Amino acid sequence: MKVKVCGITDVETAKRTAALGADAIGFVFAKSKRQISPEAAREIIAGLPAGVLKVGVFVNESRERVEEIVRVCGLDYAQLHGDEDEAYAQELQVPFIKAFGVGSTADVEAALRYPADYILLDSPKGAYQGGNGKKFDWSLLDGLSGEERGRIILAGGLGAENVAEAARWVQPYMVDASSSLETDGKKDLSKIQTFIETVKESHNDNLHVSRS
Ligand SMILES: O=C(O)c1ccccc1N[C@@H]1O[C@H](COP(=O)(O)O)[C@@H](O)[C@H]1O
Repeated sequence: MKVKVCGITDVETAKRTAALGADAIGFVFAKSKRQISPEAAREIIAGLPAGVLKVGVFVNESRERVEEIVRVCGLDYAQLHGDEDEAYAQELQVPFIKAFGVGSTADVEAALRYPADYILLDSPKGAYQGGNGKKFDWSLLDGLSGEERGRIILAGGLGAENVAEAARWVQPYMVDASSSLETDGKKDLSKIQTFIETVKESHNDNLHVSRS
């Protein structure tokens, strides 16, 4: 299972997070306490290994601006975390992940129908559009096929204390965390390390279970 660490704002934390085994690193271009400028993100991304996916988080941004920032920064995916509709998605010229707040099975069905490379399932909007540190009811995902799970990036209130259970329950393509990996509003490398190790260990445990 892959792991994404979101809301990185400095070179050192980005490089250490990549070295710790993160498969994807997220940069928030939307209005947020974790917001970063395209110029700063570009500098960080230039120093990251090619194998790490670089993801830009946007909320209701114009298509032209998303495409420009993806190109200028060298991002692999745009993460659309607002109310972007299917018409918006169909015109977008870059690979993208679409985020959905999940409060019902109808939300899950709508997410699965959406024409995105991956769908990111998060808790319903709280005080902020994303990065609220709240989990949603994973039982709403019971009954999905393996193929559907393979398109899911699970987010929302994930941390070292619950990610192994989340991985077992949902079996998504990737898990994503931001708030739980911070101390006093800043990314905390020891929390990032524990989170990544827990994801990788839980994946190995699940493989053993499914083979026995
Ligand atoms: O992290 C933010 O500040 C943010 C702002 C606007 C949209 C999305 C944002 N982050 C994404 O929110 C989810 C859940 O994060 P958390 O672990 O519950 O804090 C995650 O996908 C972040 O990429």
